[in-house]
Parts: sequence; C-alpha cells; structure tokens
Amino acid sequence: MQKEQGFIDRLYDRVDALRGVAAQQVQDALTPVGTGLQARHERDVLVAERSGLLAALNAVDGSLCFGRIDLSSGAAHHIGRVGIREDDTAHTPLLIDWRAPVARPFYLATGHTTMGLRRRRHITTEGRVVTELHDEILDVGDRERTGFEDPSGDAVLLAAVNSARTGRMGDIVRTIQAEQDRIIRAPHRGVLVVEGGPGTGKTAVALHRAAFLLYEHRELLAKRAVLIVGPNPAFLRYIGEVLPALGETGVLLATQAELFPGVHADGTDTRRAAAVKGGAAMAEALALAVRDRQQLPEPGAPLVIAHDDGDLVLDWEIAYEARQAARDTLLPHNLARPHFAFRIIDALTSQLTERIGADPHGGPNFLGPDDIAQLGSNVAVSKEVHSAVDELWPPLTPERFLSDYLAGPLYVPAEDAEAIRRAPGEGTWTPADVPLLDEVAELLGVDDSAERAAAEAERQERIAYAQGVLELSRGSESYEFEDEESETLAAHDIIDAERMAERQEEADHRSAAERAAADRTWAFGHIIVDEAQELSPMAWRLLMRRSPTRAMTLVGDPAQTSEEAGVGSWEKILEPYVGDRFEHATLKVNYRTPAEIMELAAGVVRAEDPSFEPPGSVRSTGEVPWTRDAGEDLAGAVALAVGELTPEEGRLAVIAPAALHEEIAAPLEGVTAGAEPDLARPVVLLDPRQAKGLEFDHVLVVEPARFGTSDLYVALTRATQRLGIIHREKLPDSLR
Ligand SMILES: Nc1ncnc2c1ncn2[C@@H]1O[C@H](COP(=O)(O)OP(=O)(O)OP(=O)(O)O)[C@@H](O)[C@H]1O
Repeated sequence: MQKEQGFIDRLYDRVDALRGVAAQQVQDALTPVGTGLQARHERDVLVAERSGLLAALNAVDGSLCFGRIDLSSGAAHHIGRVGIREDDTAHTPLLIDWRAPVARPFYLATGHTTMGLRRRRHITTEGRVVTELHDEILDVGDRERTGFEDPSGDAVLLAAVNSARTGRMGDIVRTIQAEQDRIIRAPHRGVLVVEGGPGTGKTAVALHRAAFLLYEHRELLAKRAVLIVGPNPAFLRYIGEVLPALGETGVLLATQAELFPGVHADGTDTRRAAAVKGGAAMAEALALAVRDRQQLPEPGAPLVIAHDDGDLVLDWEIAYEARQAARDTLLPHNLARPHFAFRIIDALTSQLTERIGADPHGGPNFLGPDDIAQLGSNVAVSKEVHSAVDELWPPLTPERFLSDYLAGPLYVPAEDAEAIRRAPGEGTWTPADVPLLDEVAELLGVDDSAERAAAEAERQERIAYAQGVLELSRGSESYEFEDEESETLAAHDIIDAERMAERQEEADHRSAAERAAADRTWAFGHIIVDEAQELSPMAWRLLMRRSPTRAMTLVGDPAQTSEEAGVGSWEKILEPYVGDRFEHATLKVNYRTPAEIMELAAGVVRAEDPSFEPPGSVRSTGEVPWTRDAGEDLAGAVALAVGELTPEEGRLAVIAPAALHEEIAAPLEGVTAGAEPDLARPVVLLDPRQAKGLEFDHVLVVEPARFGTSDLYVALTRATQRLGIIHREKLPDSLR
C-alpha cells in the first residue's frame, strides 16, 4: 500500500507541475505579441490544446490512477484515465492511458489467456490517498503474494454495481468487462450495432467507445466531431458527466429534437401523431407536397403581366415547359427555381420580340440582337414578372413550408392526415417535426447565391479598403523614410491587400462540436445513437444524412421499444443505407438489476413472448420485489412506501403514468417531477418514458396495469437494489 501511495504522490507531483506549465503557456499565449495570421492561428491552437489539457487534468483529478499490471517479463505499468509522461528526455510513460494498447491486458487477461500478465491490481483512491488494493493472480505458477489478493476477482466490480447512485451516471473505466472492451475498441469505420438487455452497460459502453475513438482518431474526430444522440434531455443530463470525467469534451450530445439548428422543438405530439410523422411514407408525401408548390396557370386562364413594352401572357404551355426544364435539373426546389425563372423570362422575351418586331408581310423579325437583349433585360428586371414566377414557383423555407403542409393536403391516408393536421400558426414544433423539417430542407435546398454574392462583394470591399491603406503607406514611405536607412518593414513589404483583408475577418474560434451544432448539413466523424430502437424511419433518414461515411455505433434493446416507435429489426432499419454490411454485438450480463428483480421483469415480456431470454444478472441481493394493494388512497400508499424506501444515500424513483402525477405528488415533500426533473434529488417522480435509460437505487412502480408491456419492462428494470409495486387497479396477470 505504501509503495503504491509513493507512486501516487509522485504522479500527482508531476500532474501539478504539468498543470502549472500548461496554465503559464495559456497565460503567455494570450498576451499578444505577433499579429500575423499565422501567429494568431498558432496561438489559438496552442491555447485550445493547453486549455484542453488543463480541463482534462482537472476533470480526471479524482481517481487518476486506478490500476496496475505486472508482466511476467518483470515490467509493470500503472493504468489511468489519461496518459502522463515523466519529465525526462525520453518522455518515459508514468501513467498509461486506459485506451492505449499497452493497457488492454488490464481488461482482457484471464488465468486462461494471461496476455503476458502475472498480476492485475485494482487501486482505489480517495482524492490522492490510496485506500484499497485488490490483486488478481493470473499466473498460477507465480508464488509471490501481496496480501491484497481477491480470489473471486470481482470485488471491485461488485462494489461499483452496489454503490449508491448519485443521479448522474459514472464511468466504468476501472471495471470494463471483456465483452464490453471488445465493443469499445471496435474499428471506427462502418456501422456497429450493440444490442443487450437492460443494465448490460450499453450506454456506458457507447460513451467509453466515444472516448476511445477520440483517443484513437484524435485528428479526424477533433475536426469532424462525434455526435451522441439520446432519447430525452433528462437522459442527456444523466450521462453528461461521463465523458468530461474521462477527459473528453469534444462531443455533441443531442436529442432528436435538437438536430435542426434554429428550431426549438419542445411541443408534444400525441403518440399516434408521432408515429405517423415518423413513418417512412412521410418522405414520399413531403416530396409530393413540394412538387405541388410548383404550379401552372389553368389552361385557358393565363397570367397577364403588365409590362412597359406591352402586356405579357404567361400561359399553361410556357409554364409547363419551364417547369419541366427546371425539374429535369433534378435540383432541389429553391435551386431549380432560377432555372424555372430563366425559362419564363426567355419565353416572355420571345413573346415580346414576336409581337413588336414581327414583319406583317412574313419576313424576318425587324429587331436586331441588341434590341432583343434590351427587351430581355427589361423582362428580367420586371417586378411583375418576378411576382408571377414567385406565384408559380415560390421560394420556400423549411419552417414555412412544413407549417403550410401540416395545415393543407397531406398526401397520406385520411386517418393519418387527421392525426397530424395542424392549423397554421397553431402549436409549436415537436421532436417528430424535426426529421420532417430536415427532409424538407433537403427537398427545398438553400439558394444562397444572393448571400454568397453579398459575401463576395463584402470581401472585395475589404480588399479595396486594404488596397487603399497600402497605397497610403506606400505614399508616406518616401516621406517618412526618405533619408533613413531603416530596418523597419513597411506594411506592404510583408502583406498584400488580400491577406490584409482576410486578417480583418474574425477567425472562427468555435470547436468542431459547437460548429456542428449550428450547421444542419454537418458531416460528423462518428455518430453514436443510444436507445436506437426508438428512432423512427424519418429520424434515421436525418441521421444518415449527418453521417455520409456511415461511421456509426447504434445501441439499443428491441424489448424496450415503445409501442408506437421504432422500425423493427436492425436489418430493416439499416438495409436502405448499408445493405447487410454492419457488425452486430450482443451484451449478455446485466450489471444493474439484481436477479430477483430481473426474474419478475422477464415474466412481463414472457407473457407475450414465451421464448424471451433476459440477460443474466451479475448478482442477487436476496431482496424480493413486493406488490401492495393501495386500497382507495393511492397517493397515501405511495407516500408511505416512499417513506419506507427512500435511501439514506442514493436515489428513489417513483414511476407512474403521467395522468397520476398530480395526485401522487401532492403528499410527497421535496419530490421533483415535470418535463426535466432534477435527477440529483433523493426522490424523483417520472413517467415510464422519462425513465428510459436511467437508474436508481430503489424504484416504486405505480399502477402497472396502465403501462404497455415494453414501458412496464423498462420501469421494472431501473432499480439497482429494491423494487416495490403499488396498485389500486387490478395487477396485470404477468405480475400476479
Ligand atoms: N463494467 C462495468 N463495471 C461497473 N459497472 C457497470 C459496468 N457495466 C455497466 N455497469 C453499470 O451498470 C449500469 C447499467 O449500465 P447502462 O445504463 O449502460 O446499461 P444499459 O444497457 O444502457 O441499460 P438500459 O438499456 O436499461 O438503459 C450502470 O450503472 C453502469 O455504470
């Protein structure tokens, strides 16, 4: 123990020194010296790097080193959350990053396959003090004993799974299991599906995989960012501290609702509406609706456009041909629009040319090319012509289009249309609208030619200004430096007008994750989807657009799919995007739910699917789940049970249908509930959907008869210790 303490002391001395150096470097770099573009860029990179290092060192301070491996060769390595090197010329490793290949035997070696290890040691620290050591002897021939042997080899794991919950997910870096390690370190390219029952560590594995990928492909992923998609904001907050604790911050965590920049989708749909909006048929319906906005005048009822050179007649034929030509470009609506406008202007100009220059005797047209060009430009700048074009082929924004669409013809079967119809201006955007907005944005495209032209004009203006400044400095040169042999460089010696103009532009200091969050068309370096079974076909279309390289990790459990959600099998989800080219891994051990609770929960699914096989629990607690009839006073019975169950340390969740929340919450003091409950509070009231992905020491499930099968399965599998069930209505058969 003393020896390990000596090592830990030495480690922290080094960390403190590194911290000091990094802080000084940031300080120095922020003091302006050079002003050149290059110098500024280098400074920004240095500040970002050192600040990142500082943040990482601060974040991992708690339990920086947690393991040690002793090799049969005599070498030994300490393993920790980040890598630290000695201050010597060889930069000798002092602490090995858990993600480095050298650290891998710490997670994988067994007595059977020792991977060259003699001993694996788990080091437990509190702050900077070593409190416990647990050794596993892997080489049976090794006679050396330390006095810290843990014959079962799982004391540290069991302590972790039994520890009181805090309302925030912790990392599992000390106790990653072999089946999890293989998933965490799987290659970055391609689609990897990770399936597993409740509590098998899917979320934990997904987050550690993000940390691993950021380590392994630092350069690529720092540029392209990693996106982690989770089911709801409470879940994202629950997992939000895991990556920072592993020293990684360059990740964007988002729910589906947040994936259309500029739109705040906090409305709610009925389950039926969400299901319709998520259905694959919406892609076709929206495409039809967009085409429907490309109109023609009625045959025989042309648009007559007042014009200085004589009225213009925009009839069905002209519009039809123009529309055909524009559609033939296969460009999105807004980008095809200039083609439509061009054809219309061309046809109307020909109409004028015919009318004005026609030779009544049938000879060639009197007008020369210059006259025709003049007529053409008059038509092209005519406001009236442009409003006619707008009427037939309007410029559209996704938001405007979708709100019109939801009010108008929906191109889906009547019953579905009724479920999603919404009067214009009524309601707010919902999470299920987000993939629709994204789909529409693709169909419409952004005609940013005007903005690009404006940006270019601004750039030219800056160049002209810079040119002026340089001229002035040249002019003054002869005066100022006339008689002097000066070493001083004039501005124009080192810089030309264009570079000087660039320097005036503000550099973009945002991280890749921040830029990605603001850019609908961002292509992420890797996308991780948690609770992936929940995503609708339309949401998959959105995500696949954000991942052109298809580097994705999809994590989910089909048995936990909400009734109205999901696509079915992974094959069906992925077929349109990658065919059958995806890897599939399964996690089989449940680290959360004790065997007693799991048995009860599995019975609920088995009632529907007798072949259902739940994951095996890593432990049993002897605590059998109980059920209690509340009689008339449901709220009173819940309050009583909450009093009995609330742990001294740790958290309790009451999981009840939303319709009962008001009644239940009334007598509960200090309970947290609502759309975004504070999970760090001792007692949390949730509906089953909110409970998805979360866990608590104890759980009280209320009125289970009102839950669907999968919601009930989710609710029953949230506890790490004890489960109680309270009911006023009849219990479902599967729980009796
Ligand atoms: N190797 C491990 N060591 C210690 N704890 C672990 C390990 N793997 C998983 N756990 C713990 O088990 C619990 C469940 O993990 P997690 O939430 O990742 O499971 P899940 O498969 O996503 O569950 P669900 O599908 O029910 O949401 C967490 O508390 C996690 O920290």
